[in-house]
Amino acid sequence: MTLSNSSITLGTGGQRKTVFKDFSLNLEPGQITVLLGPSGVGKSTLLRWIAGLLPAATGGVSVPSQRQGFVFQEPRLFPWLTVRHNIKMGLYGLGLTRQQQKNRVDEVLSLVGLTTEAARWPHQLSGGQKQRVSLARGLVRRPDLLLMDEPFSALDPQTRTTLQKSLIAIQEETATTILFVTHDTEEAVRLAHRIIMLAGSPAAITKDLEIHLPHPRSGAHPDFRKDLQTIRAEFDALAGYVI
Ligand SMILES: Nc1ncnc2c1ncn2[C@@H]1O[C@H](COP(=O)(O)OP(=O)(O)OP(=O)(O)O)[C@@H](O)[C@H]1O
Repeated sequence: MTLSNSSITLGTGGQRKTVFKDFSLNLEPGQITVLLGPSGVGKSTLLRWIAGLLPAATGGVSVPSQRQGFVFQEPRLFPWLTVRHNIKMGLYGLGLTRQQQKNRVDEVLSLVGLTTEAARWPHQLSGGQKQRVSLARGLVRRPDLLLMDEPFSALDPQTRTTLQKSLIAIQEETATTILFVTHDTEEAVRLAHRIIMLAGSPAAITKDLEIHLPHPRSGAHPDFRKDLQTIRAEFDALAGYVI
């Protein structure tokens, strides 16, 4: 899946900033690709551009049409809808019958481990459960591409680790193509089949690394520590790269 743009410029007047120029990214289907880069390099902008969420004035060449899902840092659930109905919102516009919709929602409820919470309201859920609902809403469309923008960064470390494990299991079962943004090098090495590092202004790919460790990955394994060290060294070298 090739994504490329001519130029993406944000802001107006003296505040204008060209975040990407002649940028191209080729994603391997069925893999988790992690985007790592210093704060402000343009990771969220890239995801929003791919999802068609940027105003037309920012430029960019349109992305080939795909069915996409988006998982944000915050769960963004509708408080007046149950878990089941929040997830069902992800099916909007697909033209499925009621029975097909029910089957799809049941399927993803099971994938994210929330079958028994289907009738609950968002305020009755923990932070991790809310983010599982958000993940289910992204998955229910059976997206060609699932975009995830630091989806676990607001969670406590234990919940975060649990959700990382769930995501790996779900990705292995569904073979979903995922583009995942994180600041966390350990999270990147835990999840990624491939890590892409961005730096500069306009942003460019400075490193493109495959991680060959089998899933599930143990943080205690020497090969994991070795890959993490490499990624950390690369990432530290980028610190302060973006002004
Ligand atoms: N409306 C705007 N006008 C001008 N510049 C903007 C505007 N919005 C964002 N920017 C700039 O665009 C760049 C990219 O922002 P973006 O949020 O995509 O970065 P990021 O890599 O996701 O950062 P972080 O990791 O901190 O979330 C930043 O340098 C930011 O200052």
